Order: sequence, then C-alpha cells, then structure tokens
Amino acid sequence: MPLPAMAVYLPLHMLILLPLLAIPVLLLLRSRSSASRGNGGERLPPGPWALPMIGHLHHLIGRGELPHRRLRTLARRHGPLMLLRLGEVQTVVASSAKAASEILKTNDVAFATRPMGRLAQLWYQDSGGGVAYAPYGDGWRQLRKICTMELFSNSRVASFRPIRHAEVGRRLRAVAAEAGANQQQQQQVKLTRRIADYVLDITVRAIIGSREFAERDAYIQMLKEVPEIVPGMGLPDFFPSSSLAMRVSRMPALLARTRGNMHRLMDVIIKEHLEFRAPATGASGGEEEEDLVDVLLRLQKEAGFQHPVTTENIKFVMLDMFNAGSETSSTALTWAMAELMRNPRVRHKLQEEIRQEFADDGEVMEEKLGNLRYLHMVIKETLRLHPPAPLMVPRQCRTPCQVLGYDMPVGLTVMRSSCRSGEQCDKDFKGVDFEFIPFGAGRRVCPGISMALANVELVLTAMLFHFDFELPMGMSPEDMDMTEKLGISMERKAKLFVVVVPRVLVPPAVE
Ligand code: HEM
Repeated sequence: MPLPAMAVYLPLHMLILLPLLAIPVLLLLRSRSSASRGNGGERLPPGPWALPMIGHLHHLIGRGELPHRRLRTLARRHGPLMLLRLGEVQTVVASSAKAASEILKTNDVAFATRPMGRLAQLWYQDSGGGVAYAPYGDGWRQLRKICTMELFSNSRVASFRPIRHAEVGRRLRAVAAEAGANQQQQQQVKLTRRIADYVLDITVRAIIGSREFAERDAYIQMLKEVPEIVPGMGLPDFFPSSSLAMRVSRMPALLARTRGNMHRLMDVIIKEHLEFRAPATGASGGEEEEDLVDVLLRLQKEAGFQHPVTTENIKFVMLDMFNAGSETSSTALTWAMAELMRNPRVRHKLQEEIRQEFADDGEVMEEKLGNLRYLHMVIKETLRLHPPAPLMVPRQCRTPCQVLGYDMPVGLTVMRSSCRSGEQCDKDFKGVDFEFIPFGAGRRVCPGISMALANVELVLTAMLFHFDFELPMGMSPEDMDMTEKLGISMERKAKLFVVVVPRVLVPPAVE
C-alpha cells in the first residue's frame, strides 16, 4: 500500500503520539553517535547502540550467553577496543593481544589503579583496604611488595608444602574410602565438593594456621559469604550518582552486616595470633612455621616502612588472599578434571607420565612435579579454555593516554577479556605474552601464581596417580555438560560426579 494513503487514515491520537515515540529513537541515535566522541572531543572507541539511562547493560543480559562470552561476541562486531556505558560507568573492553599489551605494558602506570564503586567505598571505608582493590599509590605499593617478597615468595609457598601434602593425603583417603565402600554399586564420588573443600582448607591453613580456635567455623562461614558481596557488579556500582539505586539494592545492608562480622572475627584471630607468639606467655609459638597472619603481624611491628601497616590493612589482605585465591584455584581444578573426563586419551597419557615419574616413590612428591611436562600443558590448556577470571579484575585509567589510537580519558573503567580463541597455544601465561593472560599482566599481575599452581598441581597429580576415573554408567564424554556459571570466577555449572577405581594404595595418615 502506498505510504501517503496510509498517512491519511492514521487516527488523530497517533499523530499526537508520533513525536513522543520519536524521543527514544532520537535519544538512542544520540547515544550511538556520542560513543565515538567524548564530551571533551576525545576520539573514543566504537561500541554498540545504547539505550538512555542503562546504556549498554541490556547487551550483557539474556540471549543465553554469560557476560564475558557476550562481550566477546560484541567485540567481534565492534573491534578489539569497544566502548560500553554500563549504567553511568564508561567502560572499555579490550579483547586483542595488541590492545592488552598497550594497556598492561605500554600504559601500565596509567592503568595501575582499580575502579572504586559505591559499594567498594562502603566496604573499605577509609581503611586503605588490602591489595586487590586498593587504589594505586604508596599504600598499595607497600602491601604489594609485602605480597611478592613475603607472602607469596617461592620460599613461602614451599613452606606450606607440609600443609598441602597433609590436606591432599586427607582427600585421597576420603575418596578411597568412598570409592571402596561403594565399588559394588558403582557409586559416584562428588569431585566438585572434594576439590572445593581441599582448596578452602589449604587456603585457610596458610592464612591463619592449623591451630584450633573457638570461632574457626564461623570464620570459614564468613569467608564463604564474602565472595557473594564483593563489590563491583551491584546496582549502585552501575549508578553511583543514584540514591535510589542504593535504596533499592539489598547489597548495602548485607555489606554492612558482613563487614561488622568480618571485623569481629578477624579481631579474634589477630588477638589469638598475638597471644600465641608473645614471648611473655612462654608459648613455643616461634617453633611453628609462620602462617600469613603471623608474617603480617611481624611486619607490622618492624620499623622501616614508609607507611605503617595498619590492622585494617592486615584484615583486608587476609580477605584478599582468600577471595583471590580460593574460588579461582578450585574453579581451575574442577575444569581440569572435567576436561580430562571429556578427553580420555589425554587423561590416560597424563596418568602414564605421572605413574612413570612416581613409580618408585609410591606417592606423589611435590618437589618432582617440575618434571611433568604434559601435566603443565594440561593445566595451561585448562586455563586457556576456562580462565577462572575471564574478565580479570577491572582497572581504571588514572592519566589520559591512547590505546590503539583511541583516547582514554581519566576515570574510564577497563576490562580485559582473557578468552582467546584459536589453537592450543604454547605461549607464556604468566603475564609476558599478551595472547594469553589468565593471571593478568603488568604491575597488578596476580602475585599468587606460584601459590595457585602449587595448590592445583599437587592434588590433580596425586588423584590421577592413585585412582582411575570413569564417567557414571551410561554417560559418554560427549554427554558431559560443560556449561559455565556466572559468578566471581567462571565455575562449571554442573557438579562433577565420577566413578573412582583405586589403583595405587594411598599411604595411611602420619600422626
Ligand atoms: C588459578 C588461580 C588464579 C587465577 C586465575 C588468578 C587470576 C588473577 C587475575 C586475573 C588478577 C588480576 C590481575 C590484573 O589486574 O592484571 C589477579 C589478581 C590478584 N590475585 Fe590472583 N589468581 C589466582 C590465584 C591466586 C592466589 C592463589 C592468590 C593468593 C593466595 C591470588 C592473589 C591475588 C591478588 C592479591 C591479586 C591482586 C593484585 C593487585 O591488585 O595488585 N591469586 N589474580
């Protein structure tokens, strides 16, 4: 039907409504064109179409894809540097090696800080925080130095070897008992649960030691709750200027409650540590290996720091170590086991390597793990396929600079996607080669890489040495559900259940 004829028959109220309907379209076009020019005339990266108010948030939800996958799909269309407005927050997403290298190497200092949203401010208040979310500056630099020189140094990681061996032994015996008890019925072992418990226990023992204390269970419960409320992705973070966002979100109240509980429990732990180590008490605390709280308290007493290490700093560093190190490591381990179950050929090849190496020892010795070339390839490939922190931890632009020829204004939030598609890669994965950076890179690269690898390698190797694994009856590798779950780290959605067949006797516990 010709258009003019239709116009004649438009009802009167439609004529009134048309200009109103045009407003969102005009706003939409306006926000689309402004994506390539900043308010100060800067040349900003391109991005998809935006809606008034929410900006690009609608691009990240729905459509059956998790946000990091969705961002990758969008980046294929809009380029390796893409500008998004998440509510009020201008965000650039970098998704090529060149973009990552320009951000994390060429302009490392400019991007060395983290965005501090409304919820993060509420969580940290004026404490100066820990390491992971602290703003770039002398305070962060000092705590970071303590992390690299003291908390996660190779010798410190090695000092936790007895804890790892003890906890791995405990898990092996539990799995053997479960498998032995159920061999007739081919009962399945809940591997996801066992892995998460193992990582939790070694992390807690490394941080606060192995001594029993009255509120240990409450402390562990609090640690499990904190990742749920770690600031960054709540409504008030997307709309920092909106008091309504603060009022309707349940996060501020939850955060305040958890913060109070966290301080109370941390105070108990610190007090117990001080009493245990105090020479005046006559306790023989000095003979026991230092845990990470001991190290922090010792450093707090030592003179020579430009900034005093406050008790608040110690509490938030303790939390950082748990938040940054626990779920990421158990996620990596679960994906490694899931991939091995899906690829029996790789699993058998890895078991052959492991069983040859430890045939004479009868058990896995951590000091010999460096000889296992194929094991390291499997772990690397797992991190490539399933990076536990697919969008890393965001950075923020501190000083104006350029990336891929685009202007980066101060305050811009930067997310880097660590997902790289393509063939198996033989690149470095510790922040040198920007093709593949599951631990980030530059000044704020993960300081816990050695700790993470030690935690993951030992238990994986020991399980594959002592046991054979099969999928539950009737399930083939192709049936395995490899769906990811949205969370702080990118966990596997389905729980991993396997049938365990003991092969090499697990040594008994040493008292
Ligand atoms: C597979 C395990 C792990 C993965 C994939 C991982 C990944 C990451 C990533 C992507 C970052 C952000 C880096 C950046 O901004 O460039 C990070 C930061 C950090 N990680 Fe890890 N991490 C893991 C394990 C650990 C462990 C075991 C610890 C310590 C117990 C740890 C402590 C930290 C800390 C403290 C930061 C903040 C550093 C800073 O802002 O200066 N991580 N990690």
